[in-house]
Formats: sequence, C-alpha cells, structure tokens
Amino acid sequence: MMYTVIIPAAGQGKRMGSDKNKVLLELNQRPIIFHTVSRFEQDASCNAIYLAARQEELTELTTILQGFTKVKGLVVGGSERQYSIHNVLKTIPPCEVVMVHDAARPFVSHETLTQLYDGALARKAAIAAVQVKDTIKVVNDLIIDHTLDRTTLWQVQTPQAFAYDLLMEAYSQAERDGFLGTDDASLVERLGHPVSVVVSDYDNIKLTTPEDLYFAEAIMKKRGIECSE
Ligand SMILES: Nc1ccn([C@@H]2O[C@H](COP(=O)(O)OP(=O)(O)OP(=O)(O)O)[C@@H](O)[C@H]2O)c(=O)n1
Ligand SMILES: C[C@](O)(CO)[C@H](O)COP(=O)(O)O
Repeated sequence: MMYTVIIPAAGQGKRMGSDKNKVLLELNQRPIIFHTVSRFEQDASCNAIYLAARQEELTELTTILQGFTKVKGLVVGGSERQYSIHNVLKTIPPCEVVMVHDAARPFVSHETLTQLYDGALARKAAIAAVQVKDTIKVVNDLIIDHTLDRTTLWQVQTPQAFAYDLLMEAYSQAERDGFLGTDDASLVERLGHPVSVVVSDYDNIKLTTPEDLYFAEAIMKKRGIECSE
C-alpha cells in the first residue's frame, strides 16, 4: 500500500512580499517547491505526487519538476487553498490514503511522514502539529479578554493525511455548505470524524513572511545538508 500526496502550490505569496509566488523563490540554489517535492519523491511509501499550480506558472513548474518520477500531474488551482486542493482531489485516481502538504513547507521529516501514513491507515485521519510554546491571549480592541489554557493548544501544520473516501466526502460537503476552512482537517472535523494528531517538529515551518527565509537558511545549515538531498 502506498499514498498519494496533493501539494497546493497555486498561491500568490502575498505575505512574503516578493514579486513572484514564494514557492518559486530559491533556497540553496533550488526553488522551494523543488525541496518540498523532494521530501515525497524520497519517501518510499509515496507513489504519486499531484500539484495545484497557477495557470501562468504551469510551464515553469513543469520545467522545475521534470526530474521527479513520482510527479503525475499538475492541475490549475483556485482562488483559495481549499479550492486548489479540491480541483486536484477531483482528478486523482482513487487510492487508500491521500496526504495534503503545503508547497511552502520544505522541511517535513521522514519520521512525520511515516507516522502520518500509519495514522491514516489506522484511524483515517491524522495531521501533523506541535504544541504551542507561547502564551496565547484573546484580545479585543487591544484589551485582553482572557488567556487560553496553553496545555490544550496545538499549532497545526501539514502534512494532513486521510482515507481517500473520507477526504472526498469532507471536501464535497464543504462545497455544498459553502464552508471555507484554513486547513483540511477542519473539513473532516465538520463531519464528526475524529482527527488524530501526530507530534511533528518545529523545523516544519511554513514559509509565509520574509523572516521565515532566514529561519529556513538556519534549518538547512543545522541539518548540514541541502534539504532536498
Ligand atoms: N489559492 C491558493 C492559495 C494557496 N495555495 C497554496 O497553499 C499553501 C499554503 O498557503 P499560504 O502559505 O497561505 O500561501 P499563499 O496563499 O501563497 O500566501 P499568502 O496568503 O501570503 O498570499 C501554499 O503552498 C500555497 O501555494 C494554493 O495552492 N492555492
Ligand atoms: C494548512 C496550514 O498550513 C496549517 O497551518 C495553513 O492553515 C495554510 O495556510 P494559511 O493561509 O497560512 O492559513
């Protein structure tokens, strides 16, 4: 048994403030998307990689990804992350487990991928997350309303792994309801299906704002290798 991964790469990277989609920016002389796809190309349990891409970037992405044997298709994305993923989900061949992973997270570990795959096989829904390290407060008009209990707070990442049928149902139901979530698990949670958490690591950052590029360089240096090798 193997899994299929959907990698949404059709964003604009507005918060990164660069003049192009952030997943095309380079880290260690390779585009970020190259590093991210490498994580799955190198995972023995992954047998197919599909991406959501912006129409105008299809040619560039195809060129960047031409050496990857597991890349099976690029699908034009939508105006929101959720729509991009749904566009891909509708086109992939049915399989047992589907993972969704942000193109903008190039540092997911092999251990996390393995645990997520096992979790999805056993319980149909498993996502990567880390415990919140800061104290989090609810604030209204710059006045603190209350302080949340940190022991129950988790910072959610991708990959998020699901049984194919469950994820299809969750996306179809969200579309029928006009529900827009910021991650895939939230669509599954709406169905009442339990989603389990795999304890990931703090290196699995999403490159969102310019300072994240400094963190990314530091992570690569710490690992002592190019993250795509
Ligand atoms: N319409 C969209 C929006 C986002 N994404 C992808 O979803 C992932 C997570 O989204 P985010 O980090 O928010 O990326 P952007 O939408 O590009 O960033 P921003 O919100 O700053 O514009 C990224 O890999 C991004 O390319 C996508 O495929 N389609
Ligand atoms: C799915 C996600 O990576 C979880 O942290 C994230 O929600 C996706 O993008 P966002 O636009 O930064 O919320």
